Amino acid sequence: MSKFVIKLLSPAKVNLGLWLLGKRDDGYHEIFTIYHTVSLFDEVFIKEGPLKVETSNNIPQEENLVYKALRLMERRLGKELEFSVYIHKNIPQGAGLGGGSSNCALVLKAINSLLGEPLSIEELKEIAQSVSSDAVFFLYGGTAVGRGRGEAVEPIRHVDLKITLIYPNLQVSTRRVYSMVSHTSLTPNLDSDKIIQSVLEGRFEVLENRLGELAMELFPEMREVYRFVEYLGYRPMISGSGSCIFYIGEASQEVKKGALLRGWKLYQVRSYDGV
Ligand SMILES: C[C@](O)(CO)[C@H](O)COP(=O)(O)OP(=O)(O)OC[C@H]1O[C@@H](n2ccc(N)nc2=O)[C@H](O)[C@@H]1O
Ligand SMILES: Nc1ncnc2c1ncn2[C@@H]1O[C@H](COP(=O)(O)OP(=O)(O)OP(=O)(O)O)[C@@H](O)[C@H]1O
Repeated sequence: MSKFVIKLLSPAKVNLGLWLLGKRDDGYHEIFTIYHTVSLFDEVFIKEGPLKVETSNNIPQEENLVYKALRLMERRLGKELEFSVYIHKNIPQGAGLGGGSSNCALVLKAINSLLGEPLSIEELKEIAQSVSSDAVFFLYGGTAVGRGRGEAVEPIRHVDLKITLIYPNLQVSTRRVYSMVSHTSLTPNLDSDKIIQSVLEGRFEVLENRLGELAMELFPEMREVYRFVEYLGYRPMISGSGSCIFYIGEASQEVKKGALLRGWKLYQVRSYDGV
């Protein structure tokens, strides 16, 4: 194999709504969400070499979801992988934007194709879902319904949106926010078809994120962002377990100035259809 370096873009996601349907026996929560990739990317470089995964923000290799996935891939293939991966991180961590899960799915797909696709999509999904609940969605990208603990993914027609993300520099632990879920946060009889229909018709007022609301109880600065966006006339939404707040629309000068003044990071992104 000749020396090569390939560069890939690893997109972030937002959740267009997230509902908690119940607590599962395995300790996870049954959720309904609409995943949506956006044009904020980590840059992933893959080259021939000893198996290693390094990132621009020095995530310990053993903790890196990409490394965990590649070790599982080695086990499944019954051979060592000879690829070195470097990830330049642009997606903020602990933001509810799925950066690690995105990296994991992208590298799994890329290395599988470099090896001539020895693993089927089903096998890739099995590896992805054992690494994180969000990773399966990123094997598809675009717009998709997520059920189960998020690993049961069903792509739907892609919607094309302009989205403004505001990150208040808070790293939120997904596990910690989920640990706050009580029966009052559950929506057991959700009309998911109605929600999907509304989103496909561009009607977003039905969207809510019960998990994000719990995160806002933990982190008052998330509520400050939420209220700031609301005050300026937009409809704030929380992505995943937070801390990122987003809204559908572009950032006015007021939003840009306000975010800058408060030290929040603002990203103007568009929908990304995953190809
Ligand atoms: C919040 C979301 O990001 C929305 O897309 C996902 O639901 C969470 O996906 P994720 O970050 O990939 O989560 P994982 O890494 O699989 O799980 C982290 C922790 O979150 C909790 N967790 C996660 C997913 C889920 N449906 N129920 C849970 O209770 C579990 O305690 C788990 O140990
Ligand atoms: N490749 C990676 N990129 C970013 N974080 C990673 C990666 N691998 C492991 N992690 C660990 O996972 C933690 C959360 O990762 P990430 O930022 O992807 O989740 P998130 O932004 O909270 O997304 P979500 O809540 O939607 O899953 C990080 O704090 C980091 O310790």
